[in-house]
Amino acid sequence: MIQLSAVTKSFAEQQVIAATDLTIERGEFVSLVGPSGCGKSTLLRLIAGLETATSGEVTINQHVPANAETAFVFQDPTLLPWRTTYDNIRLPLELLGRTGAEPLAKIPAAIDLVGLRHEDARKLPRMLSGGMRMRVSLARALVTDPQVLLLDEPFAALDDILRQQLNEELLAIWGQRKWTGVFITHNVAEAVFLSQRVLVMSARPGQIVADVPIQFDLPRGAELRASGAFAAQCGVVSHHLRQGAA
Ligand SMILES: Nc1ncnc2c1ncn2[C@@H]1O[C@H](COP(=O)(O)OP(=O)(O)OP(=O)(O)O)[C@@H](O)[C@H]1O
Repeated sequence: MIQLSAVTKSFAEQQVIAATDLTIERGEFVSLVGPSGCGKSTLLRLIAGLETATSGEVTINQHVPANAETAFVFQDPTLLPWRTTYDNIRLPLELLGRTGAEPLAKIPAAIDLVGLRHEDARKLPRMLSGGMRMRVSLARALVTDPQVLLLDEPFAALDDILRQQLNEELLAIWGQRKWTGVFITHNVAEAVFLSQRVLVMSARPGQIVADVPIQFDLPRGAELRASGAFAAQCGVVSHHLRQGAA
């Protein structure tokens, strides 16, 4: 469980996050939407333990966030250009000192999970398409079996059809692995499609101004996206976004 209690964050004189309380249950998938610069990435970095709160407390399962239990996926896949797919995915295991046969066996499993082929394992990042690089980035995040997966606009640079496909695949992976997911996006439809809850942040200093439950069954696919109920949910989130930005 992720818990934020009265968390604020300032950089120098500028307050970025206003007092925020938030609970995300274990195994929940929530998205965070809000105007540009409202502090979404800062909130994610606080949950990852990459930033410290100016006041208040962030905990994961009642203790301070630790590296081994959270994994991050960014918009830029940030792969090491001289390492193959396999070696990029192996990197977090190396950093955690998990280089025995058992942890290394998780690499082919992660390659399968994200829909890459085994011949892609020997390729360098420059030999892969943008979508494939993002799959490698996702496999690298999942190979350590994190409890919490933090995703900062991972699919924003991809074309819409590929983004929809990856959304469906991500949701299927979450269905199997059930990590706790926090996903930042500017795309309301993507947030509604993926999440069990959409959290809407106000303009800076950011604060959560709406917490919208999304109750569509799994699996979710093209039919859901085309439905009136889906459009109505997107309308609700957009309404809160407009109010929060004002
Ligand atoms: N390390 C830092 N030092 C100083 N200011 C920072 C730092 N990190 C973020 N900020 C400032 O905090 C504010 C919020 O940034 P943040 O990246 O969290 O917003 P965001 O909602 O994720 O934005 P976007 O949607 O545009 O990606 C911005 O004004 C940014 O300049």
